Amino acid sequence: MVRYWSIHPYVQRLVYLFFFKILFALRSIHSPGTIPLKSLTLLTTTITTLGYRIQTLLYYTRSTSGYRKTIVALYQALEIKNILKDGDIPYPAPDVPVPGGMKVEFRNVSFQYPEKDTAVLKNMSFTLNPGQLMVIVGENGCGKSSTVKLLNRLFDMSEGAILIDDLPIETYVAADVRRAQAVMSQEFVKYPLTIRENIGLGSVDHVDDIDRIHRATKLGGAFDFINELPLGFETDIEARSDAWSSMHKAKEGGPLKTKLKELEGEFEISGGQWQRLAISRTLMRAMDNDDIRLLCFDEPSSALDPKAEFELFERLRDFRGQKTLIFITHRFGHLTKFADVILYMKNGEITEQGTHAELLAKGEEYAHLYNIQAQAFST
Ligand SMILES: Nc1ncnc2c1ncn2[C@@H]1O[C@H](COP(=O)(O)OP(=O)(O)OP(=O)(O)O)[C@@H](O)[C@H]1O
Repeated sequence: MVRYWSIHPYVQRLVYLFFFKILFALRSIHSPGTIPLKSLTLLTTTITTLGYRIQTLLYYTRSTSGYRKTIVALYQALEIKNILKDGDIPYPAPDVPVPGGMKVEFRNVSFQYPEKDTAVLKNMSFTLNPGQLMVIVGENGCGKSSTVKLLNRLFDMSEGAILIDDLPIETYVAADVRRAQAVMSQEFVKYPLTIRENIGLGSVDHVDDIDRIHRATKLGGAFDFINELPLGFETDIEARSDAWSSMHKAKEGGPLKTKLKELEGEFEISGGQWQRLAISRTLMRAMDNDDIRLLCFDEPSSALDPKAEFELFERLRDFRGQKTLIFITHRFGHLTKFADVILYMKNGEITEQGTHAELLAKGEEYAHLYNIQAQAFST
């Protein structure tokens, strides 16, 4: 993609200044009288053109080496050996109820990241029955996402046991366990494609199934704002930069320029709207899919307004009973009130565990934080 004009104007100025300095140095060696004006103009043009060409060449050399590095990294990634324990039992077992949720049990699980020397999860134990809703709460860095990463088989625990449907997680084929989960992590990917494709990729087999995409976005709360965009579901996420690169020289009033203007039409996707797209993508995978037995959402509503959050959780709760649900959130109330199990975590440990009513009755940190949030609304 031709993007040389996107070089920072400051760098351009430096390059031009450098060549003009050479020109003026030449002028000071030869008095104007010895170099005719015509020759001087020609020399100026030649030098600036040369500067431009060198700048372009430098840019291409740099970007080509950048592309090369990316491709090499891609191939190196393919060579990475799997160091996770992989089992040979297919998941789910043929006799489990369909649809049905995954049963999850942590028994004294501790975990430290490979390159770290301290445990981020310590002695965690809990049971989540099929189709139940669990909410994990706790301050930043207490280990909520790490807990889910162990379930997603991104890492192996260091101590203890994680059981899925009563068997150790590592005895199952890891790919099967992952295939049985739909996960929305905090760092979701923004593909430089259309909105339709960004959602459709949640379920590659259905990427062109517009009816399913519409239903996923309705469930994820994205349908209305997408429809209000000039190009709706066909809005290209990175249209502006790509269109500008290829069509900036197009004839004014011609079809290319008209298309460019259309693509350049004002659309901004806010953080909350992106979050709705990511939720919709996850639901695209989970919806109408009995193979998905566990749904994990890591702070799905952090950028949503309270009304959108309330409505989203209301819709997502419908999956209860059909799939096991795990939510990580910093906001209490909308979800925790309905949770079968709440884990309150602190410094990698579960310090409180139970239902909303049970934890309120205990009157410890969960109750304290809930009351702070509730008070903020009531006052
Ligand atoms: N890939 C990683 N490698 C090493 N350490 C990590 C990695 N991911 C997280 N950690 C560390 O593990 C600890 C727990 O992180 P985790 O993301 O699980 O917390 P969290 O409760 O989800 O936090 P937050 O609420 O901010 O999302 C933190 O100290 C974090 O720095």
